[in-house]
This record gives sequence, structure tokens and C-alpha cells, in this order.
Amino acid sequence: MSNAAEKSVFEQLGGEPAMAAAVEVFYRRVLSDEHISHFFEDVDMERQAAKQKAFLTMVTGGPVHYSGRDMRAGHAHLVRRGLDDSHFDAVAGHLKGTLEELGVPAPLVAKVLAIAESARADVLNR
Ligand code: HEM
Repeated sequence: MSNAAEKSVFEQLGGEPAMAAAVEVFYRRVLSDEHISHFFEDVDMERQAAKQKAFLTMVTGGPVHYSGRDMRAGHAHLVRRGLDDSHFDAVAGHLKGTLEELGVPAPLVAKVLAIAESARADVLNR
């Protein structure tokens, strides 16, 4: 694994410690955005932190593996509450902003966003 191109984006970002920093920034951004923060109101804090970490680890190809069915099931109740493309776009935007704030190189940011984008249909249950 000496070739960086063979590493997952998760590893290229710096693995676990980088994820911890990213979770903090991402969490702050999402919860301070009134367009999407209401979806997180009834979610308990501990579970929320784990969710954010799972989110970032998953979209960067780290050691968390949810199937498409899990992503569908995990967001189905949110879709019933109106979750749509505008909310997905907002979360993707915060993901981008988080990585940029942490100084992640643009090509790597683009890779992460492409991975996140690939989950859109499942997250929105369509
Ligand atoms: C690439 C896009 C996304 C990924 C990879 C992702 C990932 C995840 C994961 C791994 C979970 C935990 C599932 C479980 O075990 O229950 C989860 C739950 C959740 N997601 Fe997402 N998510 C995405 C998009 C979104 C969006 C756009 C929103 C809302 C704006 C959102 C809001 C939530 C909430 C509120 C929960 C917790 C639900 C609950 O506990 O009741 N997610 N997400």
C-alpha cells in the first residue's frame, strides 16, 4: 500500500484522527443550518455523533459498510417527513465546506463528493 492511489479516500484524508476532526466541523455546520437541522431534533446526541462519524467514514470508503437497503431504511422516516434533494444538496454542501475548512486538497474533496452523490437515490428512497 505504498502507492497513495491504492488507498481509500478515508486513508488519504488521515484515517481515524482526521475523521474525528471532520465530525466536529461537519456536526456544527449541519446543526446550524435551519434548512436541515430540524431533521436532527429528535436524534439523541450520542447516536448523532456516531451517525456523523459513520457518515463521513462511509462516504470516504473507510471501514464502515452499510448496504443500499440500510441507507434506504435509515432515511425512510425522514423522506416521509419531507426529506428531498434540497436537503441532500445542503448536506453535501456542508460536507464540501468541512473538507475545505480542514484543508483537504480539491481533487480529494471531489472524490468524496462523488461518493456521497452515489448514495443520493438510496437516501431519498427512490
Ligand atoms: C450521502 C448521504 C448520506 C449518508 C451517507 C448518510 C448516512 C447515514 C447513516 C450511516 C445513518 C445511520 C443509519 C442507521 O443506522 O440508522 C444515517 C442516519 C440519519 N441521517 Fe443520514 N446520511 C446521508 C444523508 C442524509 C441527509 C441528506 C439527511 C438530512 C438532511 C440525513 C439525516 C439523517 C438523520 C437525521 C439520521 C438519524 C435518523 C434517526 O436516528 O432517526 N442524512 N445517515
